[in-house]
Amino acid sequence: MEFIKMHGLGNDFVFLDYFAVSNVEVDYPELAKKLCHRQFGIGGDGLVVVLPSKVADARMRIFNQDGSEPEMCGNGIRCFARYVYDQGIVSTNPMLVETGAGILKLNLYINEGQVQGVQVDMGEPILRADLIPVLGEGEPVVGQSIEVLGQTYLYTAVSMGNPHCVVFVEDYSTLDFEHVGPAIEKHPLFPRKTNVEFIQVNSSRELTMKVWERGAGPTLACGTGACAAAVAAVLNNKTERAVTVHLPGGDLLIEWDTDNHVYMTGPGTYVFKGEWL
Ligand SMILES: N[C@@H](CCC[C@H](N)C(=O)O)C(=O)O
Repeated sequence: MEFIKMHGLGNDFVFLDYFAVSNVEVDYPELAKKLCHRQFGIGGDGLVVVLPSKVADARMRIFNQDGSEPEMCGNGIRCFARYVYDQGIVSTNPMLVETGAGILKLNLYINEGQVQGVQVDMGEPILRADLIPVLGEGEPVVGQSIEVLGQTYLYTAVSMGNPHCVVFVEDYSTLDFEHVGPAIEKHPLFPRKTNVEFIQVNSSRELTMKVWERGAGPTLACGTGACAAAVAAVLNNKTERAVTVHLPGGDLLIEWDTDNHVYMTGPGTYVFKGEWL
């Protein structure tokens, strides 16, 4: 079975093209666990499957490295757009991609035939508590308290199709990231678990983010997380509506526009291709 390895700012994925595996029954959750294993597999934060769509130009499914299937993946969908364009599976620009979070519109920035970057219309942020879902107080759930490992943190809950818990921190050196991240991920306030973003505000146009992802743990970047962080920063009156988010793997430009849609711009990068034996 042939595969491609790609990454979006170090958030890395094994890509399987449905057409390469279509004649076989595939248990994607089990396959994701095997392929994404860092020692016994190819290694990846997730498995992305390229599928045909009846309602869009192509369909993306994403599986976390623990086998769970999230609704959306921001870094994955930029890689997806580059892959389907380069393979000639989709030749329209902009293109429409069906995801678990709906149909999204993507613009490819192409120079001399090469996809240099992708802008994704990530749609409207979801702030209704029951839809995120979060059992927190208020609507939107902004600056609420969460008790974790004997400490209280203030969080803002946002869904970008998938759930995010955004926590603003003054200083990473006092944060026990490795313990607090997974404790919030599995906190009873979040019935479908959550991704967790720890955010430092650098200025009204810049954020720094460390992320603990649902089903994958610490990653070098999270596209939906960067969008959720930008929305949370506006809701908490900390930034303008257009920000650069600095992640361990690189930068994303996030704009929460006046049409209430969030736009994410960044790269999708090839690593290698191979055959799974
Ligand atoms: N890294 C992704 C998000 C992947 C899914 C996430 N772990 C979840 O379970 O919701 C991104 O770039 O958005």
